Amino acid sequence: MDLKVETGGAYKDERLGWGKSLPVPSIQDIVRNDFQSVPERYIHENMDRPQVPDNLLASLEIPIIDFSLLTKGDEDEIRKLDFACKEWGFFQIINHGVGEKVLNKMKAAVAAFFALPLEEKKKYAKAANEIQGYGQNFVVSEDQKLDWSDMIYLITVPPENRNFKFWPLTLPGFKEAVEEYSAEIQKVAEEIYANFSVLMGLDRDGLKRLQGELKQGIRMNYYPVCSRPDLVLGISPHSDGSTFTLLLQDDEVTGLQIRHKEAWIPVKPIPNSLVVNIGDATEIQSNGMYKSIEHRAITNEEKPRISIATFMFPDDEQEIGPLESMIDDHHHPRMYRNIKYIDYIREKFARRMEGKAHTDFVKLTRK
Ligand SMILES: O=C(O)CCC(=O)C(=O)O
Ligand SMILES: [Fe+2]
Repeated sequence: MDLKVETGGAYKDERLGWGKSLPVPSIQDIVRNDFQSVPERYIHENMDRPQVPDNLLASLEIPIIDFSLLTKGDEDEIRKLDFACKEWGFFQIINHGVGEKVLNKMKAAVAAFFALPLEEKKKYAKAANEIQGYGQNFVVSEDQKLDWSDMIYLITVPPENRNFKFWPLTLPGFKEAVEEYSAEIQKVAEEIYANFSVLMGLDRDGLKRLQGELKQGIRMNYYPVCSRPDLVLGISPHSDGSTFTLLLQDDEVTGLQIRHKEAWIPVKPIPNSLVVNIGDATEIQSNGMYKSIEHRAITNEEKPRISIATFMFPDDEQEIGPLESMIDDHHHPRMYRNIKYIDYIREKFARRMEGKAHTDFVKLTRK
């Protein structure tokens, strides 16, 4: 059957799963063969190109939350969390309880995967109508600009949803590292769900219940060095489709930037911390109070960068919509319609990454 993609529109075929993306070459391989090469398809229009942030913006920092205080129920820290979600949509957590060894093993496993020869990595290549596996997602047309990164995406929770066909099981230590990291991150995520629940007027298990079954997927990104970082983007501006995302970044290379008050602010890595950002599902459930912020990654000439994004998301069949406790007909009326998560995600994967367009289509004001 011919699977048709309507650029900017949803898939109409129910059998498609989550979505489809056109195959693209490995940019890591292109750079490995010719460091100077910057193919036309990666060069962004002038207005989209990364700009070097000025000193004032570079000195602005996203909030830092001490997770050990949150778990003790510290009122000030919980207020800080609420502020971070409303004003920034991004924060870094320290003292989160995931051991340094677990973090380092995960980083080493991902680095070892990307260090494999291309032919070996291709054994785990995603199919065109799959989102899991090695390759790239969100490529919906042949003339779309491409991002300067390769990735492998794996669904990790619940364990019975793991599809080991996409896991490099012959790579020593990879499966163990991912499984251990996934389990540790899940604990942190459950505590975040509990805190968000209370802040949104529910009991601690409120949001967890509203996700149906809790799901988790890990996207491992590899950004090769680039001889012209001023012309390309490591990952185009987008918001995440998750409830929230926990990002483990390279301790030494800054690449992530978030849109804050119309400027791009770099997120400077704090060693062993995790960056947390609100995803579209939480923006919708909080009726727009918690912001799913646009972010992107830039590249550099000297060092490749690895980042590991763990997405938490609801069950496919779950309907998501603004919580009653977050709607106030007079002061803060309902901003989004309800939507089944799978319908939301199909719509999202049928588009290229394009800023906030992915929440706009659920907004009630949009006709
Ligand atoms: O590499 C980064 O810092 C950002 C990655 C990201 O935004 C994603 O994978 O959704
Ligand atoms: Fe992201």
